[in-house]
Amino acid sequence: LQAARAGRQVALWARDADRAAAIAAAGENARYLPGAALPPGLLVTADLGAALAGAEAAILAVPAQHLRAMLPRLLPHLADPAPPLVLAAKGVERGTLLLPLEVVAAVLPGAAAAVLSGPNFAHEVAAGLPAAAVLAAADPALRERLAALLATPEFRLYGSDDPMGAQVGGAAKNVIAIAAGAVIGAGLGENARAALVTRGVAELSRLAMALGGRAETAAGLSGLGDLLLTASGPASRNTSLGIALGRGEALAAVLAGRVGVTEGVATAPALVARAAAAGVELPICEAVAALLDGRLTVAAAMARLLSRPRRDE
Ligand SMILES: NC(=O)c1ccc[n+]([C@@H]2O[C@H](COP(=O)([O-])OP(=O)(O)OC[C@H]3O[C@@H](n4cnc5c(N)ncnc54)[C@H](O)[C@@H]3O)[C@@H](O)[C@H]2O)c1
Ligand SMILES: O=P(O)(O)OC[C@H](O)CO
Repeated sequence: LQAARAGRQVALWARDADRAAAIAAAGENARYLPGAALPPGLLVTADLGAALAGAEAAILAVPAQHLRAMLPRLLPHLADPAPPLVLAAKGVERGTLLLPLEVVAAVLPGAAAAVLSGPNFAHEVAAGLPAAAVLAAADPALRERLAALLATPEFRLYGSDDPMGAQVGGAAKNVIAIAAGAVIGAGLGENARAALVTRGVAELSRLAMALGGRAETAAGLSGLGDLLLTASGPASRNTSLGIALGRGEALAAVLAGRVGVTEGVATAPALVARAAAAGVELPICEAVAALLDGRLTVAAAMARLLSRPRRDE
C-alpha cells in the first residue's frame, strides 16, 4: 500500500490462488490486514511471474522463518539484472541462527538486498498515518534507489549503512517486547517495564556491536524506536503475547487463537544462541526464551533478573 501511495504500480503476490482471488474481489486482505482498502489498479495474483514482471524491487514481507523457502521460488522469475529485494522480516532463523540478509546471501549469493525496519505497525502505515523507517544496506546507491521508490512525506525513510545493527534491533525488539508484556500481564508495574525496555536496548546494542553493527543504530528507529512502539501495548503481537503469558495463559493456547506471526517466539532461542556463539550474554532475552519453553515462570524469570550481580550501568 505504501509503494502504491508513492506512485508505484504494485502487484501483491499471495501463495494461494483462491486467496488471491478473494483478496482481489474484496479489495482488501481481510485475513491479515482487515480494513485497509487496496488501491484501484493494484494487481493481486498467485502467479509469481506476473507479480515480478518488470519489477523495480520486490518487497518480501514474510515471517523470518519462511524467508528461506520463499527465495528459490523467486529465482526463475527474476530478470537480469534482478530487482533488489527489500526484507521486512524481523527475526533470526531457527537452526541456522541467521539474520534475514544472511539468509538471502546463503540462498541467492550476490543478490542486491536491503533491510526495511523501524517502528511501523502495518495498519497505521496502510492508513497513511505519519511514520518513519530505515532502509539499511551497505550500498548507498541501493539505499537511494529504494528510498526513491518507497518514500512519501508521510512515510519518511532514513538510510542506514548498518544493516547488521538494523537487523539485530528488529529481531531483538520482538523478544524484549514479550518481556515487557509479561511484566505488565503479571502486574509488576510500569517501572519494571521501563527498566526492561532500557536494559533491552543495552542487550541489542551489545549484540549488534559484537556482530559488526554500531551502537548508535541501537538508539535509532530500528532499535529503540521500534522497541518503544512494540513494547507500548497490546497493539503489538509480541507484547500482547507477553501480557497473556504474564497473566498465566498457556503459550500454545495463545498462539492457537492468532492469525499472524508472533516473531519473538521463534526468534528468542535463536537470538540467544546467536549471541552465545558471539560471546554475548542477553539476560532478558534468555529469560524470555526460558519462559517460552516452559523452563521458567514469569515470577522466576523476574527473580532471576533481579538477583543478577550489581554492576555499573
Ligand atoms: N505487521 C507489522 O506491523 C509489521 C511491520 C514491520 C515488519 N513486520 C515484519 O514483517 C514480517 C511479516 O509480518 P506480518 O505482520 O506481515 O506477518 P503475518 O503473519 O501477519 O503475515 C505474513 C504473510 O506472509 C505469508 N506467508 C506465511 N508463510 C509463508 C510462506 N511460507 N511463504 C510465503 N508466504 C508466507 C502469509 O500468507 C501472510 O500474507 C515479520 O517478520 C514482521 O516482524 C511486520
Ligand atoms: O505486532 P508486532 O509485535 O509483530 O510488531 C510489528 C512491527 O514490527 C512494529 O514495528
